[in-house]
Order: sequence, then structure tokens, then C-alpha cells
Amino acid sequence: MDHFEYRDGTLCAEDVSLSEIARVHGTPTFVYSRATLSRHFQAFDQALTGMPHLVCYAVKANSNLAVLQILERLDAGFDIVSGGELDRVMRAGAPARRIVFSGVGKTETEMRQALTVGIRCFNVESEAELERLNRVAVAMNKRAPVSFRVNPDVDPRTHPYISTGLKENKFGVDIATAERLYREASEMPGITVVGIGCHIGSQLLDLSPFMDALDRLLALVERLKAQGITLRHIDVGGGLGVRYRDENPPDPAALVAAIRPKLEATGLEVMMEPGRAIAGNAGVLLTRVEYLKPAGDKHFCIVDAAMNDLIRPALYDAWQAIVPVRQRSDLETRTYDVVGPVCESGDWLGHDRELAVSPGDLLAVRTAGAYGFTMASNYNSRPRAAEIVVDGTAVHLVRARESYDDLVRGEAMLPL
Ligand SMILES: Cc1ncc(COP(=O)(O)O)c(C=O)c1O
Ligand SMILES: N[C@@H](CCCC[NH3+])C(=O)O
Repeated sequence: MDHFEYRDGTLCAEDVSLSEIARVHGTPTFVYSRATLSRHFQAFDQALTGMPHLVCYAVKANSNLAVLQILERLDAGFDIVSGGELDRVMRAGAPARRIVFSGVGKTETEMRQALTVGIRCFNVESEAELERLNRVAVAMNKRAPVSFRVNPDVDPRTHPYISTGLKENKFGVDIATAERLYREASEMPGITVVGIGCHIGSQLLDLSPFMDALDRLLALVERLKAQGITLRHIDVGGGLGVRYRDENPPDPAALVAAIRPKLEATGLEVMMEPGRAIAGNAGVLLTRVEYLKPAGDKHFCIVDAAMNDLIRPALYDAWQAIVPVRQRSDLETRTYDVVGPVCESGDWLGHDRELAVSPGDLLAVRTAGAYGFTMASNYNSRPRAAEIVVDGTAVHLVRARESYDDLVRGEAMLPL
């Protein structure tokens, strides 16, 4: 469910027509619905009612300051993977105690930055990282709160590029090694062991991989308890899928209902790290048709958004719905490849789409609120798109379209 619906034949975001947004702000533009973001966050938060919990939104999905601010106001926690994300979350007003820090390559600078503000915990992903974190914390006269991200070696049955919980993936601490690391960590002067977690992949459509991963983690929690190592929280990660086309992912309530009995039995605080399930269907990418181009027996619909704005189709062969903003009955429907202006054959947003469009028409690429703008680049010296948040009838420009000055910021010419 989302707040993007046709009213009088025109697609709207909440109470605002996307045509009006394009007229005022131009294209390509990402448009997010505040109501959808809030509802999706609350679906997780409410599902966890009755257990101590913290829903840590995965900032990488959509890190616009206004998006973070909306979630911060709902008392969200935040899962970050870099110093840059930490900075954003703090700017959005989040208290450090609601921030968890994931990622396989945390630098010393990032560790110091996070220790200085006092984040909730580091999700540690290797022995080398543990040793570094201990060293950095001791030098600062602090103790770093640590939760190991365990790799439970379960197949999440998703795209191989976004599967993270198999032994061969670079993520997490091998479950067989984790026990020894917990013992070592509990003796380190700069470390306080606080939790355990996992994150097995993204766009998961089944409950069973979540259940398998949790069972393996809980068995480890028991083994640790027997050795006198007690934890405060368990983090079941993110990864819940969304509907792009005809997928039927479990909703947050179904996921939590399935895992609740096992979690309640532990008495631990529960954390989750959803990204896509909160932001994905809360946004669209608004784009304008520039040209229609027949080529052999194909037809191309060339739009002003490209792979630099939304890389998921090119990168994962991902399917995202592409719909007209204004429904037209006066035109013939054709099968188009919807492509951008970038000089790559991989620059496409959709293949074989049935559309009735003419140049100048607006299209909306659906489910673009997660891993859209955050994965955008300036390839081909294309300024990154504007971002808008709609809140009822209010339209907020929350990131201005980049200018040519933005494109060359920080560059310098040689003194020739
Ligand atoms: C550690 C971690 N947590 C949470 C997420 C969020 O994943 P998703 O957007 O699939 O919920 C990711 C990305 O997959 C991640 O790497
Ligand atoms: N960026 C990916 C998901 C990767 C998740 C990051 N841990 C996507 O668009 O589907």
C-alpha cells in the first residue's frame, strides 16, 4: 500500500498531482510520500509492541535529511555504514544511543567519530575489526559497545548481488568462529559485548531464511550463556522484500509474528534494520519523455532519467513499474524499451513496456524510494535529480537539483 494513486486520470503523491510537481520542479525528480514512510516504519514498530525493541532504519536505502528527520520524529533507530551516514543521522537530530554501525570496512577515523558521539553499538564483522576497535577505544579511554554480525550461512534465495548471509559472502563473522571472538572480546579492555545480529540479504520474499538464521543465532546465544557471556540485544537485520511487480513478501507483522515466540523466550531487546521495506514504495522517480524512436522492429522511449539516477535495472536486471502520470486514451499503445540518454547500452529503466505516450509526457518509475537517489551518480556529467517530500497537500523540495557548479565543486585546474 502506498499513497500514489490516480485521481481524475492523473497520478498523485498524497494530495498533489505529479504533473504539478514536474511543472514547478522539473524532471527527473524523486518524489517521496511522508505518510507512506511513516506508515511503513510504524508497521515494524507496532508489530514489535510488547517486546523491548528498536527499529533501526537502514540509512543506505534513502539518506535524504528530510527522510531521516521524518523517521527520527517517530523515534526510529538508524543503521549506518559510514561516517557520512553517521553525520547525516546526527544532522537529522537522532540521538547517538539510537544508532548502530554496520559494515565490513570501518576505518579508524569512523570508529573515533562514532565513539566520540557514543553510538549504541558497533556491528563488528571480523576479528581484525574487533582488534582495531579495541585499540582505538583504549586510546580514547573508552569502551566500545559491540554486537557481532554473525554470518549464519543460510541461503536467502534472492539476487546473488544482494545475498549476504552465505559463507562465501564477505559479510559477518563465520558462526563457527563467533564463539571464540565473543570470549576474546569479553576480555578486551576497550570492548563491552552487548549483542548479536545478522543480516542475510535484501529483497527476501520468504520467512524461512529469517527463521533459519534466527535459530542458528539463538543456538549461539545459548552456548554463550553457558560460558557466562550474556547479551542485551539480538538484531535480526533487515532484508524484508517489497512488491515491485507481483511479488508477495510477508508484511512486517507476519515476519514479527513468526519470530516473536523465539525472541520473547530470550528476554533480549530486539532490533531490526529494515531499509527497502520502509522507503521502497514510498517513492517514485518522475521523468519526462524526450523522444520516441523506432529502430528496426523495436521502439525506444527515451526519457530524461537514466542509469545514473536509478541504477537498479542496469545493475541487477531489476524490474520496476513504469506508469504514465496522465492516462491517455487518445494514443495507440506500443511496446517500448524505456531508456535514458547515457552512452551505455545498459542504460535502460524498463524493457518491453506497454505504454501510450508521446514526447513531453511524464512517466513515473515506481518503487524508487529505496536504493534510487542513494545509488545515483554524476556519470556523463549529469546533475543528480531533485528530491521532493509530499506531506498531504504540501510539497517540500528537500534536495535541489544539482547545478553545473555542483558538478565541478572541489575540482581545480592546473597552473598551466
Ligand atoms: C547490515 C545491513 N542492514 C540492513 C540492510 C537493509 O536491507 P534492506 O533494505 O533489504 O532492508 C542492509 C542492506 O541489505 C545491510 O547491509
Ligand atoms: N542496493 C540494493 C540492495 C543492497 C542492499 C544493501 N545492503 C538494491 O537496490 O536492491
